[in-house]
Amino acid sequence: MDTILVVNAGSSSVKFQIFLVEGEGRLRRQIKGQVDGIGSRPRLRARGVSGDPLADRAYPIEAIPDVPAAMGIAGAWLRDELRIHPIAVGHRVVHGGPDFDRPVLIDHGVVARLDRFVSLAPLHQPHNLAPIRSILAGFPALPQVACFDTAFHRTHSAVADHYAIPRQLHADGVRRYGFHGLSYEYIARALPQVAPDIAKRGVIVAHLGSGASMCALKEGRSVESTMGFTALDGLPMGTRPGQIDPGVVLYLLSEKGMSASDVQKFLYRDCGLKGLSGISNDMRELEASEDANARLAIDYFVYRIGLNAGMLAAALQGPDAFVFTAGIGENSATIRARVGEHLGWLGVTLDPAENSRHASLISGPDSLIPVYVVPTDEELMIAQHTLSLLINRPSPNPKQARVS
Ligand SMILES: Nc1ncnc2c1ncn2[C@@H]1O[C@H](COP(=O)(O)OP(=O)(O)O)[C@@H](O)[C@H]1O
Ligand SMILES: CC(=O)OP(=O)(O)O
Ligand SMILES: [Mg+2]
Repeated sequence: MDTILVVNAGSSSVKFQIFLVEGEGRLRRQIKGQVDGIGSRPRLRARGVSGDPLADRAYPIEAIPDVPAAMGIAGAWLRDELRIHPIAVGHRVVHGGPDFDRPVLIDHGVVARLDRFVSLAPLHQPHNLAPIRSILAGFPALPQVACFDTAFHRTHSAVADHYAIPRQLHADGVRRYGFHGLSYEYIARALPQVAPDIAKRGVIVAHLGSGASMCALKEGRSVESTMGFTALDGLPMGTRPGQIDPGVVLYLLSEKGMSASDVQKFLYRDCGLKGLSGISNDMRELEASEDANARLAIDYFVYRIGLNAGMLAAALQGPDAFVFTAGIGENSATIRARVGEHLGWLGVTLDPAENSRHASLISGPDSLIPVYVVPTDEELMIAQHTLSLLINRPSPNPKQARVS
């Protein structure tokens, strides 16, 4: 039985899935699992496709102090108890820089190149690379594929890709990359089935999760994104501020006595919904709270989605559809309803009943453009990319095989 392991490693969790490779390159999801609470209350949980529980185990904090340890526990469970020996591993890697415009087979050289982007994605990149390195060390012959959040946006025009700074910095890699590309790529591929009429037209997609961004799609390709050089820009997020005047950063450095690393930690971990509410980075907690600052954080979130929709609407010269996705976009009817009000100027109306039941089409019959909820599937994208690289990779050099 051929299987592919997909790994999406975050700062405090490692999510993994197992896909069965069926005939003609078809994939069937078998297992979804995660190790979370790394460094606090580690726990391995996994379920089969029908939701049947396969594992739920708590570990002492010292047993899983970091991401490689979590990967080790998950790997041992898959290998030793389920007897799963994947034929390849696909990874989500948040930053691919200017050169990686598609998924790539990993070797030590690729890891060294991706290591250069750690400071551009400090919340993600080190954790993405950690399991890659531990698998390279433990299973050097096992093919691994890196799939990038940035790659889908490499189709942007020069004006969308630049900042107004001296062009040498663009050549040095200071560009508006955009992120959540695996999610947008999945949505672009799903739209012909969900909404064939608009799939090739101008679509604004709002990926609203812990990290949040929006993307303008035209003919299924990304033409603009709210995120830029790093995943700090654009919409406010769980713990990141989104768009902020760079003057604030200068002020923190010069007037508040903060160091560059203090500011980095502040911008990635202490701002956004958490910083503004002073309560939580979790939208569910904010929605349940009566606190005025929780309301302010939610008001700011939906207001900024509305403003950014205006920007992307201009990039598309008028959108033909709007799509919600990711944790908040898929699950919060309240946030969708409030964003819908901010899109009133585009002629958007929502059908309250369809919105409450998280239907696929949630716009009202009189809405000028349709509004959809499309659950994203970054892991399926990764599994598909991994399989196609595996199928198309050059056969190993027989001379090298003999030497090694
Ligand atoms: N039913 C819900 N109502 C409101 N927010 C929700 C709901 N379910 C999940 N969320 C929010 O979704 C966010 C996480 O989204 P997700 O896409 O899973 O993020 P990530 O993959 O980046 O960790 C959290 O803010 C969480 O509170
Ligand atoms: C790029 C990014 O913000 O990712 P996430 O939403 O997983 O934090
Ligand atoms: Mg995510």
